[in-house]
Amino acid sequence: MTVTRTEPAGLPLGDDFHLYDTTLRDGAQREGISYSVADKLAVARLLDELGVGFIEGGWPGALPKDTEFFARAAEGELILKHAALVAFGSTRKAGAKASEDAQVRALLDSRAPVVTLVAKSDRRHIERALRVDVDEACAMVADTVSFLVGEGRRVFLDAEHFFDGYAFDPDTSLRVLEAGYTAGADVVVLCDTNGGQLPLGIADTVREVAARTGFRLGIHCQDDTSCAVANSIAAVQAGATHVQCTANGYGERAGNADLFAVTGNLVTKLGMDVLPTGAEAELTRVSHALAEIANIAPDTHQAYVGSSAFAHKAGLHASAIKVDPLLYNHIDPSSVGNDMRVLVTEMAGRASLELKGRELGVDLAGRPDAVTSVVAKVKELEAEGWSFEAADASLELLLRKEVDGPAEPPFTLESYRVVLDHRGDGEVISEATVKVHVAGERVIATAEGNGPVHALDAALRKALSPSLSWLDSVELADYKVRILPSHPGSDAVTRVLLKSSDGDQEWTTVGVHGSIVEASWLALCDALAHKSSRC
Ligand SMILES: CC(=O)SCCNC(=O)CCNC(=O)[C@H](O)C(C)(C)COP(=O)(O)OP(=O)(O)OC[C@H]1O[C@@H](n2cnc3c(N)ncnc32)[C@H](O)[C@@H]1OP(=O)(O)O
Ligand SMILES: CC(=O)C(=O)O
Repeated sequence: MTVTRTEPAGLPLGDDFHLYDTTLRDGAQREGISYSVADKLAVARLLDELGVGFIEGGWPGALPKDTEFFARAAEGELILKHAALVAFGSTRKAGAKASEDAQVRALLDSRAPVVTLVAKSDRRHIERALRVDVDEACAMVADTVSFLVGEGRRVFLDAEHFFDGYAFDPDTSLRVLEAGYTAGADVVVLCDTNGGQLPLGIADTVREVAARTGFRLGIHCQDDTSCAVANSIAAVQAGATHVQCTANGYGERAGNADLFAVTGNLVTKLGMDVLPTGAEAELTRVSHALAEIANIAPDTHQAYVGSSAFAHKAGLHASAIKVDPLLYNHIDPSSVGNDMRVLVTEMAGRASLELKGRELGVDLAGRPDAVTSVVAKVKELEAEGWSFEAADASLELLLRKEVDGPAEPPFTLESYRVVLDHRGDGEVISEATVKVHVAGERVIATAEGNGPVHALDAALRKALSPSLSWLDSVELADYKVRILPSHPGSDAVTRVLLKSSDGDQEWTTVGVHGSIVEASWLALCDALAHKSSRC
């Protein structure tokens, strides 16, 4: 296909590769996300700090919040150092003039230097959803692109449903691309809108379209086959030079290609400088900050940036990692701002313990017997329902006891008693009494609480506070309970994970018992023993 093309006005074309983020538009289409304008400004600042080339801010004219976002950005609330701001919208309506179409005018009014237009490129959509013929669909694209280019905007064309459309009727899909490109679109972006493609098919189509058209191609992949990242990378390897992604893969339905995985792959596997030098070390921080703004817990298993992305549980892994961490990591985790962690569980071997000891600052060098003994103890306890992988503080106490011998506990327990009082009016009150020995004295204290564990914690604090000056700073940050199914011949047990905080640090301890109160007590005692060992 040979075409004569109107060159885009105003802005240079000299950029070789576009890393394009659509978190604020397609990402916001994810169920459960609702950004405020302030959130959107914060997201754009973080993406710019990271160094992405283009930030699609939303659809001005369609969503009042997006209109306000662009207005506030243009009025100086968003100063971008790296990125160009992009307004997204659709082509003019059928039978209308682009210059008079309210949606198109809203794109201009947004004052964004770049506009991405979405256009249907599947004949079935053109005829059945737009209800126009292919000539009019192409005219809608060409008119809108040339109008915006004439107004000094750089234009990208998102060819919606391109891959499905190209498989159904390639000529129509190519005509839509041609209409946009000849009118001056800088890039035509092939969209897998329904997300049903697989990598080899994507690569074949991108290569074929590039060969048939010679146009600059982009890629936009939805994740309905769980292949959005692979599809995006395959498209880049096949010749696409513009890749659209969203932070953490947020997006409509199953989501979009994850910006952090795509960038991680482009930088570390394909050696492409798609971010400013060294910025890839910010990937983990920015991913987590963006999850915070979206109010979605980070996916701990997310490639490159998840907290488990470089966490090793298997003993065999740890034994090789001890020789060289790269033997079991596909990259150096610090290159993307992440950390390696070794988990000590029933799957641990001696090497896992040694590495964990280093992480926790417990010197196990020359203590092979201690290591063997703790490995055996961990396996035995985990078989009973304990779990140390999330309870580093309890594991550290176990390790230190083996290495240094039993530590002086902050207090000793004589007894505790908890009663639950269900009163006639339906109110339920818990009351706990503890008898402890602390600082050479026997202390008895009683307290009420809204549950047995709360009452026990309150009574213990009452008893210990006068003697342990640090106690008031320790707070319960999180409390997780899991009832573990019973095995043949044994009763069900309860596992409690307790996260404590002193304002500076957080630490997690574990307790396991048939009684939830006793399991909580064990976790609480470890939490206080850990804090005491630091004072
Ligand atoms: C693949 C993607 O994710 S693209 C992004 C999709 N994002 C969104 O839809 C979020 C924002 N959307 C909105 O706020 C609204 O849908 C609006 C303001 C755009 C349109 O609202 P309404 O005018 O009420 O129309 P409605 O949403 O019911 O239907 C969309 C209309 O746009 C038309 N349309 C769809 N795609 C295009 C296109 N590429 N070019 C021109 N018109 C289009 C449809 O044919 C339909 O026209 P009709 O009203 O004549 O039937
Ligand atoms: C443009 C877009 O979001 C899509 O085709 O999926």
